[in-house]
Amino acid sequence: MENDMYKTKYDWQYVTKNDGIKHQGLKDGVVQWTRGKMLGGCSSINNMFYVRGQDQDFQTWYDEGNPSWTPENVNAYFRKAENFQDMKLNRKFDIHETYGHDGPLIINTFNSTDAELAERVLDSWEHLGMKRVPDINVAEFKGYGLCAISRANAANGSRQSTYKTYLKPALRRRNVKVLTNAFVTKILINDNAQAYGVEVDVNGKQKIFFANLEVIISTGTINTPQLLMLSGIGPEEHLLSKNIPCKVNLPYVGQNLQDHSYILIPIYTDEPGPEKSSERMFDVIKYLYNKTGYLAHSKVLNLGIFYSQHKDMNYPEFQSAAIVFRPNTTTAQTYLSTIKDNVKNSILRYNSKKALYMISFHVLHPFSRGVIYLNTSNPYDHPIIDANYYGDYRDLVSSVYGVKEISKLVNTPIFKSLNAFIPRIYLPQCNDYEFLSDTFWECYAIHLTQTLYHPVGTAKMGLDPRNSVVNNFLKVHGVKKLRVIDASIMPYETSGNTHAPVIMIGEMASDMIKAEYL
Ligand SMILES: Cc1cc2nc3c(=O)[nH]c(=O)nc-3n(C[C@H](O)[C@H](O)[C@H](O)COP(=O)(O)OP(=O)(O)OC[C@H]3O[C@@H](n4cnc5c(N)ncnc54)[C@H](O)[C@@H]3O)c2cc1C
Repeated sequence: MENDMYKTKYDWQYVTKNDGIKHQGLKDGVVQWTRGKMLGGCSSINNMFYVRGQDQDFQTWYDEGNPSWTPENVNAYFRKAENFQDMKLNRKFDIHETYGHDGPLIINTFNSTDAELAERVLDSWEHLGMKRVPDINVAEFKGYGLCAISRANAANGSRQSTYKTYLKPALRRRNVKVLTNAFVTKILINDNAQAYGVEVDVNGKQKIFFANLEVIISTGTINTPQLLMLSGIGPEEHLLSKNIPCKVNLPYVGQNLQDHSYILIPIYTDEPGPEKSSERMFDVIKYLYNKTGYLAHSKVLNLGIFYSQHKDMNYPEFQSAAIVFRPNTTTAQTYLSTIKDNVKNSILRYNSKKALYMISFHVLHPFSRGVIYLNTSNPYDHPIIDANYYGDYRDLVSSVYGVKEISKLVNTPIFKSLNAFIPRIYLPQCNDYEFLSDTFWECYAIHLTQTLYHPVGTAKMGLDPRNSVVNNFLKVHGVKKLRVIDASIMPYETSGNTHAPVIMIGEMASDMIKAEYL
């Protein structure tokens, strides 16, 4: 189960900078930015939701001066990656036609043991005016909101990471060699601003690897700008302040950081009842026998809700999901372990007797921009992550709107019949505000916002080296033979989880490389 790997050796264990003002309901005033430290990266630790995003998202990428990234091209590369295996949905013509069927990435629907609870939430959302659709990747977004059972990177109860789907099958090729326990400390750049290799710490031994054609880095939204800056590519003044000779002055390296925020709204209900340990044991046996039961799916309910404030929008502004904790579980304690103890205990105080629905809320297209910069020139020191949630006040205003919409769930017939209520939370910074008022929610968002783990944008793709880092072909501006292929190149966040778009980026980039060299 993915959460059990957080804060272990499989996690880079990044945290955001504590500014002493925001996130003060969280331990140390920081947001934990879990990132996968293993083959497959975050795809080996994530929640496996498969969401492509909307055509409009990629239209904005294209509009930034990136001619290859039209919605049509992008969709072709999604299809190239996909192997859609939900037999029931494949009978529907539009769904079958939208998804690809020959790619390496298996997409299916979780065989969830909590299906009844997911149905309950979806029915209630429908009651609030969301349209229920069979598949969020196929439905056209028009109007207030859509909700659906979600698709997953999972096949027969097992995770489909990029290691499993792309790397492992390629290992038998003679031109592929994988080194584990290898940490790249520098990209080597010569005096002609050409990348010619990388410096790597392999099990404590410093080694150099030379590139025949070019160097490609795929180290993710945090490590990619860090590595570029350590190698002398980045904002000149900042590099010099860290005693790093500037090889190429690229002011936008580390800038443009965006993330999907994560606000939890607790709702207590009389049902479901406590979990029986015999059922839990039986679930383990079920997993071993036929890959079903709770071990076969993510802890989060397999549903997605996408909605907007404005009825005429053709893409969603907000996303929501849900997780349910039965009475008296210990898993809720673990799930909320990033929250300060007094705040967490106030959220959990009825959980000994009642079920706790944690409804999550996310702003999909934030206006706020953060930045990643070096702490020191030591590659082993974590860079500083200034996430700057709500740096732009519009994100706070829209969060209050979205959270209030979600809270209406307690008044829907199903939740009412279960005596649903939002518990008063002990959050010292917000106790002076009227409970559930706009100012209360504003304060709540400021102090309890965490991450949906979707940071992007720190090596932005675009035309102009003054406000981007890589070009349409993902080549670093001003450096020869150096490409970036990961989530950091996204100019803007997409309307949903980011794993699918990252795979699409990899597919398009591989064709660009083949077109150049073959
Ligand atoms: C907890 C969590 C839950 C998520 N849930 C979902 C979800 O349900 N659905 C979804 O679509 N998305 C989800 N995401 C987001 C999604 O997984 C990521 O957006 C995506 O995997 C990012 O891919 P990437 O290649 O950019 O970076 P990464 O996956 O971070 O890959 C970077 C790789 O580079 C390695 N690396 C970094 N620096 C160095 C170095 N210096 N030397 C050597 N190697 C290095 C890292 O160890 C890692 O293996 C989640 C992410 C997390 C962390």
